[in-house]
Amino acid sequence: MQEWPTGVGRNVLASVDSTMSEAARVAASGVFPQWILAHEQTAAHGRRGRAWQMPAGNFAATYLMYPNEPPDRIALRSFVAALALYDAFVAVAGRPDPFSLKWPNDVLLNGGKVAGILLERGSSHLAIGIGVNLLQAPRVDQLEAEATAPVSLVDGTGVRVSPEEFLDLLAPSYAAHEATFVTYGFGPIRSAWLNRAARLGQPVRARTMTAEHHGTFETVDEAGNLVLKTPQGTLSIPAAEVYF
Ligand SMILES: O=C(O)CCCC[C@@H]1SC[C@@H]2NC(=O)N[C@@H]21
Repeated sequence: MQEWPTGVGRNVLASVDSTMSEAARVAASGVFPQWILAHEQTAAHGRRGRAWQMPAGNFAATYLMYPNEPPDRIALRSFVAALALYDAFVAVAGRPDPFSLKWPNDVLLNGGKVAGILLERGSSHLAIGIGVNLLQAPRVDQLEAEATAPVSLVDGTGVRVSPEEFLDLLAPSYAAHEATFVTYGFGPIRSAWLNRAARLGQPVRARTMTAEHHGTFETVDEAGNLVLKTPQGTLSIPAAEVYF
């Protein structure tokens, strides 16, 4: 197993409202990067303000960091985190083939959602929240009708791992991809992400705040946008929900 990254804190909580909220509180006084792991969250949230269900035994953590960069570059950390998660899953499962990455921020296992990523920025900090269905998939009746079906790592692979064990794989993996990003920029992160992408070259639907677009998932561009080839032309979409 890789070593825990030097200079990165490891803070394990029995219970908290949300590791995102905890990160925001800690950020006010903190100056060093750290992982905040919670065994229970009482008010977890996902993207677009949705509630995030966290059945017992699942993984919930936030990586708190202080990047001094323009907002557009900071936002690319979601791809860095996705690659780190992918590597942690492959290390746990011992094989890469059931895993893929769904734009913008999900990890799929056998086509079902096994993990989600949420980025939140403060005045000086970035919080990267990661939720993983290690043991249990959330109930589908509490999800949006069209949401990608959730799956758990145990159901999809038969592998059972504790949140702490998963964190000990994820933290070094994140540090390695972060170093690549800082040193070489988004290029290698983008290439690696595309190599693991779900539905690349295939038809997808992208729903933005104002419209739904049908087209072929061409690529992810240098700014992290979804590039969709539609009958009306090629679109570069910065934010959307994608449906297969
Ligand atoms: O797919 C999504 O919508 C993103 C889900 C992110 C959930 C994680 S769990 C740890 C952290 N704490 C939260 O309240 N949310 C994130």
